[in-house]
Amino acid sequence: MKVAIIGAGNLGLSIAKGLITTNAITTLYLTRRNKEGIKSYEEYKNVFVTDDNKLAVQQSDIIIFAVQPAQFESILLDIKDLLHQNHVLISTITGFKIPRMESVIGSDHYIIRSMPNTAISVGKSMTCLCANEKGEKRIDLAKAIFNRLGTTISIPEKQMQAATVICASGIAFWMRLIRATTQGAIQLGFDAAEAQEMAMQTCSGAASLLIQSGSHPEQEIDKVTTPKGCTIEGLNEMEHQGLSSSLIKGIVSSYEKINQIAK
Ligand SMILES: NC(=O)C1=CN([C@@H]2O[C@H](COP(=O)(O)OP(=O)(O)OC[C@H]3O[C@@H](n4cnc5c(N)ncnc54)[C@H](OP(=O)(O)O)[C@@H]3O)[C@@H](O)[C@H]2O)C=CC1
Ligand SMILES: O=C(O)[C@@H]1CCC=N1
Repeated sequence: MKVAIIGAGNLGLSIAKGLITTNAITTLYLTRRNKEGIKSYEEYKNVFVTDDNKLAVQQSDIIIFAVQPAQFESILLDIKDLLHQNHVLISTITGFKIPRMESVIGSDHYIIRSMPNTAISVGKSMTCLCANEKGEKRIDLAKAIFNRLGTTISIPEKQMQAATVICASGIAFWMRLIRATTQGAIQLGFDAAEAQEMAMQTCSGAASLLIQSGSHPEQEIDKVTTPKGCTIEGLNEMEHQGLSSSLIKGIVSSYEKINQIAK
């Protein structure tokens, strides 16, 4: 695969790390204006760093866009004439809808919208995908790429904003919960490193248990909550303080914000 990542920032570099560590690429072009900031990636075999988006597009078959939404349109205009019909264009841009991309470059391109999260750097991204009509013919290719770097699902484009909240922002929500658990563990007497290890591994175990068993969370919770025990005492106190409610409200606020951004 000859891949270009246009906009090697937080997400673009996370994708790059995933592609490099899984040996998924033949060549990988990474672009940003301040290319000195990513020079160290040239140490990897077949990875090239440049501030020239046109060069990256000309040297690649799959173009992944990971710039900020406000930067995207001018970049599309800039590279538009270099795009050929075999290029597969994968956007990660929040709120930038496929019809808007088509209005700039035309609809006769394989266009895929993806919503990964930063765990893509360690092969654990939950990535949601949708495509334009032509892009549907390359959705299996996109799935193959992102399945190497985690898990994928295809969704209608109208659900992309919601998917952004749950999966892309979602990783930050889960990390805040891990941090809060760590703080609780420190208060109970563990040192910070031990506390974080315990919080992270317990979180990972909970997710793995649900993924592998296919259970509903409450089925597994029932196995943990001894009658009159400490787990139900803690859980009920968390719910009195609004744990589920605050998570749901946060998710809805995040969704309202993303809908404003996408307008
Ligand atoms: N961060 C995340 O977890 C997620 C982000 N997204 C989406 O991905 C996109 C990128 O987000 P994020 O990585 O956080 O943003 P960053 O700001 O970290 O990265 C954007 C990068 O684009 C580069 N850039 C800007 N203009 C150009 C240009 N003309 N040519 C080439 N590169 C350019 C910037 O570098 P320089 O200024 O040096 O050019 C910067 O490194 C956004 O649209 C975001 O909504 C989606 C899912 C998750
Ligand atoms: O916070 C944001 O707006 C972007 C989209 C999802 C992750 N980061």
